Amino acid sequence: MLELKNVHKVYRVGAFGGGRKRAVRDVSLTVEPGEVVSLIGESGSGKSTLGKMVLGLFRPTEGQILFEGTDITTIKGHAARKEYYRHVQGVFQDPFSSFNPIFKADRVFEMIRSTYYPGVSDADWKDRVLDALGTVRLDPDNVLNKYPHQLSGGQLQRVLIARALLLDIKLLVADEIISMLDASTRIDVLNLLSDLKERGLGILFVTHDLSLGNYVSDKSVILRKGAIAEMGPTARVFENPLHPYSRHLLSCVPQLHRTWAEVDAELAANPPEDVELPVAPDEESAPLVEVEEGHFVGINQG
Ligand SMILES: Nc1ncnc2c1ncn2[C@@H]1O[C@H](COP(=O)(O)OP(=O)(O)OP(=O)(O)O)[C@@H](O)[C@H]1O
Repeated sequence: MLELKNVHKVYRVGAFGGGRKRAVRDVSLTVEPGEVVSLIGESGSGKSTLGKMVLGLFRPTEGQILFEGTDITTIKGHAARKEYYRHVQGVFQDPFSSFNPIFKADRVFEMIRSTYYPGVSDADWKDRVLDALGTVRLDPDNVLNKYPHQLSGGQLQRVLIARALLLDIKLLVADEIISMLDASTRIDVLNLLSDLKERGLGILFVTHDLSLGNYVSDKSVILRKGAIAEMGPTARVFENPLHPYSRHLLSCVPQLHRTWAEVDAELAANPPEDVELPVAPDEESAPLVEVEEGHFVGINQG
């Protein structure tokens, strides 16, 4: 459904745009219907840039982003873009910033109606909204007619997902959507993503949190300095991380019931085996080697 082919992004930076910042290097990946793919990386690794390019907010400097076979960078004109957003929607970290505080939160549903379904009757539209709210497990009495400040971050995040569901959505880009939620709400939103996956939605789940990536995704893509360090079925990447960077990240994850000292001692006693990775030919390319079926490791890049 979604295919990124050798995507690069170089930002112009500096006072006169004379500088260059390479944010994404040679990224190729796919997201299939009903598949959750996590883009995992530290701050600055390029994950949000990738999410924004999939949402058409930035153009790749090089490479292709294909959605159902069409390169989205070739989509021109209001009608074609509108059609794209009927199928591909994003939800972001800070739900409060997605709402205008002076309007009731559910106004976002009306905006979908006026843009995409102007002919739908009031009664039919109400049924659709109630259905979408039911899917995201929100009680309509608790959210309809409420201002954003009267709702919690978790409720607002679910309103935004319900809004996406009113469209014929096939791919959801979820960028750090639960970073700002408390622990119990996080679980609700994560379980909601799993329901959406069951309905056949593809989800690109952008996170800096390895444990979240492990919890939600079928496939994990570990990004380092804009390039893929490791990618594969989540179980394989987490059970058998092969890139030194993935190993390092995994060794940094706090583990319940174990102290840092215990983890350090264990690592010292059983240091991960060194894997010899060939070196990439230049700093722009970021080739991958397939080490087992569907499990790719990035050639050492800078
Ligand atoms: N609009 C922009 N103009 C110039 N440089 C940018 C822009 N957006 C991001 N960058 C730079 O590109 C790199 C990747 O940024 P990006 O936001 O994609 O990373 P990230 O992994 O999502 O990090 P974070 O989790 O902190 O948002 C960073 O070095 C960042 O400073």
